[in-house]
Amino acid sequence: MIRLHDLHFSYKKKQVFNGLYLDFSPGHIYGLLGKNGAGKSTLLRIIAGLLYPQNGKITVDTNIPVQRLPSFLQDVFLLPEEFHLPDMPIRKFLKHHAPFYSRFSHEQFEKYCADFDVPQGSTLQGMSYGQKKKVMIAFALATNARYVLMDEPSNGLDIMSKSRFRKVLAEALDEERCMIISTHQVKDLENLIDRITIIDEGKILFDKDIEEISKKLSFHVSFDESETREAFYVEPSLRGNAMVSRNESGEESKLDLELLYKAIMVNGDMIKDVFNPLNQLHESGI
Ligand SMILES: Nc1ncnc2c1ncn2[C@@H]1O[C@H](COP(=O)(O)OP(=O)(O)OP(=O)(O)O)[C@@H](O)[C@H]1O
Repeated sequence: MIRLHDLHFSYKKKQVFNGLYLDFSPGHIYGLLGKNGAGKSTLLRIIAGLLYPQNGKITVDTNIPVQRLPSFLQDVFLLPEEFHLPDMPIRKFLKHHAPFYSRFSHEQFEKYCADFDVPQGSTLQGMSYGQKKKVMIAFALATNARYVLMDEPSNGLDIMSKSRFRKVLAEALDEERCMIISTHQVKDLENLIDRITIIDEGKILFDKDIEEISKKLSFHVSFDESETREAFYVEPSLRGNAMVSRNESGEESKLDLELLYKAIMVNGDMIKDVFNPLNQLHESGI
């Protein structure tokens, strides 16, 4: 488990986290969301041990990231948004980098590359940004690192590759692994993540399981004025008003991540109330 306890972090003049508490558990794919500059990349770099928090505690299982022990490094893989790959054939790249990961699987790497239509004999030099990204996603998963952190992984992927990306990640998840994906492309995470974590102004704004969200909130389109008035967030569309509201009927609707994100940014406190256990007891008359 990744555990952040009262984390404080500032760049020279810029404070990013001021007492952040957050856990990431194995067996889940987390969607890490937040506005530009909220600190998503910074958080991933802190977890990977590349940035040092000024205060607070962070543990990844029994490891402390800043120590960057070999046992830690082979279990945490960070795929940054921007990366540089050396000009060499994939085969040579694997020869140099795979040995750092004791559970690296060449079979899995080949399979993921095939899923992404990346020819095995290719050289990195002649590849487009999107093709390089696919090689890095394949590499990240083939390391079998327990914690895979990805910063905007779907940027640069074409439409077909984005759906393969979701498929490949879902297949690669098991109860031992934890994946954290930071992105603005929330549509790319649909049907993939099972928990959504939103950071804002150095704190956790929202952190809930998709299953719980689907039970408590309703996502639907309607022209009904009274429904619109009750909704937490409304967006006009040709088919009616797309809205997020309290799930009164108990029937689960298809979660719209983009709408949910906007609703939380606009009306976060009211939405948080829906998840407050005290309110639920009150509503059920207890
Ligand atoms: N090397 C740095 N030196 C100083 N300030 C930095 C540095 N890197 C980031 N920051 C600042 O820290 C804050 C958090 O940046 P970060 O890149 O973590 O945000 P982000 O949520 O990933 O943003 P985006 O969605 O735009 O990628 C921002 O205000 C940014 O300006």
